[in-house]
Amino acid sequence: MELILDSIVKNFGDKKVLHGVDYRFEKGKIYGLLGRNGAGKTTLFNCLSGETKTDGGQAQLSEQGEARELREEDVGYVYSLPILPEFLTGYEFIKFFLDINRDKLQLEQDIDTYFETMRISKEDRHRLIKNYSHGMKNKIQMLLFMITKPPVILLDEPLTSFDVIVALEMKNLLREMKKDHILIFSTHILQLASDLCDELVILNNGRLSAVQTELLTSPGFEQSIIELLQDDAGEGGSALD
Ligand SMILES: Nc1ncnc2c1ncn2[C@@H]1O[C@H](COP(=O)(O)OP(=O)(O)OP(=O)(O)O)[C@@H](O)[C@H]1O
Repeated sequence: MELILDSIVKNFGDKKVLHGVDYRFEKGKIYGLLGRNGAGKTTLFNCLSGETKTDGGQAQLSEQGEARELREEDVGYVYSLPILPEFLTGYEFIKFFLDINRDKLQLEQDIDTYFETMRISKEDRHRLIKNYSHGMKNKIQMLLFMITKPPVILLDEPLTSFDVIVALEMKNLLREMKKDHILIFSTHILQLASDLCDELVILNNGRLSAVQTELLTSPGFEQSIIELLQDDAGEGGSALD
């Protein structure tokens, strides 16, 4: 399975953000999306998830040589600030989510099994989401996609709110999930990108380009990425954030 982006354009008034984004993302790989503040990473994710209308180009899913337009339900989007119903417990919310999606699920597991996969303790499952930490809310969002299994999962700066133990659990989970999904996550943390990603993609001057895979493990990795990003004016001018 492949996600094929072809000349995606997005402008906000006079501001050109995406200038014709072309790329092919494959299932089985974790992609790290890097770019300066204001480069357009969230805008690209919003365009793919159907939240924002594009001004040109197309996104397609291709499977066994057959391509079709990417649909909203193909995309799971994990926001950096999760939006969840605060006055339900995690358990109640997941139960509700399972109920409304039951007809679409290929394989339904017991609710507690889902929570166990996410390592959410029995006690926490029955607390109000309102009292969950940021990291726990992210876990609940991830859980939604483990249930519905959309082919494409976009993660906007995930893992930044996780403590080291949970971050490691989530990394392992993403590594497991990549065999069934196209996973793309945006991050500013270069170490996380080099550690977790199979491929790095840079959004620079409104376009995407691949970073050579050899660079990921080279000692000059950080410096090379800085150089690659430096020619994008980003939001705040020429200096790197
Ligand atoms: N709804 C909107 N209306 C007008 N301008 C917008 C809108 N959304 C984003 N922009 C502008 O588009 C540009 C890209 O923003 P975007 O949030 O996609 O960048 P980003 O790469 O995700 O940044 P960061 O790393 O800081 O999160 C910015 O200049 C931003 O101000």
